[in-house]
Amino acid sequence: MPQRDNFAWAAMVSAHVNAGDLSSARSLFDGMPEKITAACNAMINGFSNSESDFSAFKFAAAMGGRGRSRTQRKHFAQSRENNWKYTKNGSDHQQNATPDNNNNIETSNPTWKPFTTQNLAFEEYYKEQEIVRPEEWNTFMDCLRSELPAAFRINSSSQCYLEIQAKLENDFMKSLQEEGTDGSEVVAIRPLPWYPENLAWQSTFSRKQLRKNEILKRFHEFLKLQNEIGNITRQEAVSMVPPLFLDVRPDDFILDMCAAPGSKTFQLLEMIHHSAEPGSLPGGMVLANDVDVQRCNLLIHQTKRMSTANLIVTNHEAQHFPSCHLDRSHAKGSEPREAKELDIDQLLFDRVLCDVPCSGDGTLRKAPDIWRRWNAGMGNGLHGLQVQIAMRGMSLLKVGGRMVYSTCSMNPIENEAVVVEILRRCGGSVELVDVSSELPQLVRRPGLKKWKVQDKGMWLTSYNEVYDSRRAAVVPGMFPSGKGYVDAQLPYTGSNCNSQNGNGMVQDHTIPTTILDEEASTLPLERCMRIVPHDQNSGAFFIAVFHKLSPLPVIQKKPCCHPGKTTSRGNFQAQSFTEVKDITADEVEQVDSVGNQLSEATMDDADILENGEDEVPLDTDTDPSEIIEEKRPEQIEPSRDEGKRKLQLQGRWRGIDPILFYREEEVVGQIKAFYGIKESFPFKGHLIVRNSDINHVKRVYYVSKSVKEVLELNFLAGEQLKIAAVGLKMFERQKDVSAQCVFRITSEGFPLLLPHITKQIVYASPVDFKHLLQYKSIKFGDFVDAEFREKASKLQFGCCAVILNKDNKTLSEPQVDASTIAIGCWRGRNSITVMVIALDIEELLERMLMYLEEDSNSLLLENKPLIAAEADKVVKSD
Ligand SMILES: C[S@@+](CC[C@H](N)C(=O)[O-])C[C@H]1O[C@@H](n2cnc3c(N)ncnc32)[C@H](O)[C@@H]1O
Repeated sequence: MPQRDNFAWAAMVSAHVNAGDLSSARSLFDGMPEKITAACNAMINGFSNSESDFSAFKFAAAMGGRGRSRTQRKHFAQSRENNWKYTKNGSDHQQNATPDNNNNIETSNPTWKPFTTQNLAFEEYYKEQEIVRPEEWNTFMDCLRSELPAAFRINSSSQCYLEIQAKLENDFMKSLQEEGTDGSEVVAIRPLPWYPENLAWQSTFSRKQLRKNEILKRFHEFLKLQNEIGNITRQEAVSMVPPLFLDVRPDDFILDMCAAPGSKTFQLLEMIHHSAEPGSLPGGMVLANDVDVQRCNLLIHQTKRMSTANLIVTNHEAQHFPSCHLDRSHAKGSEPREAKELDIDQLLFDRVLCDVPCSGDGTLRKAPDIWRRWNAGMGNGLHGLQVQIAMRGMSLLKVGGRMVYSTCSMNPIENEAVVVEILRRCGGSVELVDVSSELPQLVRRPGLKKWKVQDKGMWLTSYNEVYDSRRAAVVPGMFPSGKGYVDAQLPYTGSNCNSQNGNGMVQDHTIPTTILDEEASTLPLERCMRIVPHDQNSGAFFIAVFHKLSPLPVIQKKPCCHPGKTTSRGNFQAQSFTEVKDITADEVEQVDSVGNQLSEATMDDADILENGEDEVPLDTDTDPSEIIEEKRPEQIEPSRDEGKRKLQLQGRWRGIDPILFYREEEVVGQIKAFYGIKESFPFKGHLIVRNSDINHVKRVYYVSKSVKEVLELNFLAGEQLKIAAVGLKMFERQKDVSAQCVFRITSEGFPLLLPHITKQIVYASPVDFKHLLQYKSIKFGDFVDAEFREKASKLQFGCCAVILNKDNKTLSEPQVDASTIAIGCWRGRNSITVMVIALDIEELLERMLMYLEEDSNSLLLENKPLIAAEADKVVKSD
């Protein structure tokens, strides 16, 4: 073979690529120096941008490099700019751009180039995988190239969700039809038929159209306001699917392993809170975890809108999520009282959501930059990590519990292959659930039984075909049988061997067989769900539902070879499953060491994306800069107003605020007495602070019984969890020295606490209530209603609740029920001042007007109390 330099290779590959002949381009890989194959591959995959890629490639090839530097890759992975979107940095030419018939964006700016919606490697890959039937290929591709309609969900635990639903049905459905679509037959907005109780909606307009179109302005403003308040969440329709298959009950302990930016966490919280009575909390909790600190901050910001005491946010690698286990056997009766009183001794979950990082090609409609970046190496590079995360999730799931595995990728290597590997590793202790009768209106397709692996441009149908040199990157688990060369030779025995799991599902993972040249899985992968865009005008998603039947099998180490390690030939050594015991984190690590290697090996080939970044609210109206700060990696959410201070320690975790139960009898007693908190309200022992200097506590957080239990377990287990956020901010210290109690109730705290307080409450007539909202601060003498004036002036200095006395009834006793509308105020020397942010005032005024127009049988009676109070800006005594 002639010796060629890097440039010569590049030129040849480029010539084929430019001619659109990818297979000839690929044929050149044979004999090409290893160090430039990745760059050539990148050129093939980035064909549609070949001009610019080629020059980059030439440079890289000349340098012996790999096309893009690590820094560039990181930059790409992080920015994930959605290019349909208007960018906020002022340099965006798309502001004036409009999609043409093909949804390509035209612009008045001649220098701006629309993003390509072509990638031949993508097309070749998915045609070969037979992701859709040949006759639907064009429809599939056309749909992928069109913009995604906007979708949103009503927060079913919000006080006014029925009102919002009514407004959508009775107002916007009709008005948008007339205004937005010129009265044509197209339905402008409609509830998603598969989402329960008409809580999720989709519009025919994309998010960009909603932003740009004047006629749609009122609707857009409505969405923005409700989104900010937390009454709705804008979320891609298909991304709402995985939590629905978790079958969540209010008492469930739920782990959301890869949770940021938190759309599904929010949904899970809605589910557990849905039927909670006003002032009460569900028995369950959500533990939302993400490895990325900045994304954890987004998650915290997102879930703040929920005001929940049932959430813990942690920051761990999901595949190494801590065990949080109390070893009672060592205590021998001498364990502390707290440990004896604890109901749980291991942190296990009833439900696990495993929405793993993925290549994200199911979000192409929303993030068209993926067209340019997509390559087959992305999926291959993530397979190992996805298996590890799912296996850890499975070991943290209670027997009898349900786990949902999901990705927003269409790639079988990230989907069916991961499912097969989970089933294989778990033996008969886990089954794939047949959910065909759940959400019948959701159009989905069964999982694939057959697929291939593409590596370095070569199609492989079985592990037999993998070159030795590629066996660190391409593992047996990527193929439908999940078997490697070694599996076929090892006569395994063990309790789970050749077992039937009672579900008609033959667990044949350990039977020695010859690997067929073309493999097909014998597992019931048709139970997996693949949602494709053109079936219901959505994004794409993959979902698999697992049920844990028994503890996971323990991995038996083979005397001669290490389980989960590559042999000298690079072959994967499979494990046998014998004893019945749950796998520990360490064991998972062992099993997955190959996975680790392969991630590293192939990640170099691709710009790995974190799926779901589309869900980062980059184009919401919240300024992300408000919430994201560049911090040391281990530092999360330090209190910003404390200036320079010592590095905080949370147990073993550096740079994270500690978590302490607040048991200062005197202060807690004072708060309780000031607000007349009823004995029936679980108060003592539920308060925590995040400052080790107990004398300078600024904020006091409230945690539910479920969260309290987990925190106690975590303390006793040596603070295994790295907790970024926990608890509902219930009290905040005020600087007003004249106040009888220095702790005011926060806006988040009011809805929970109001039904349980007996003091510092006054009822205002509709007119005085409206004046308060309009003028923010009113002197006692200026109140219209004399009785209100008198009662308000008799309140103690400090925080109080003003409740709307809708019917102007005489009320001797405070009455709080589902229809209560209240605001947090400050009783100063001469006046009452509202502690509500402008946004909440706007919404409240709107609601009040609507409310007062309606008769007393209005929808509101079915709702929960509305409390809008905000004292982020300290209201000083007037
Ligand atoms: C698909 S996104 C999750 C979307 C999220 N479930 C939602 O609905 O908003 C994947 C997330 O996984 C996180 N991630 C990546 N690797 C991880 C790991 N090893 N452990 C935990 N989280 C990880 C990323 O930071 C990213 O936020």
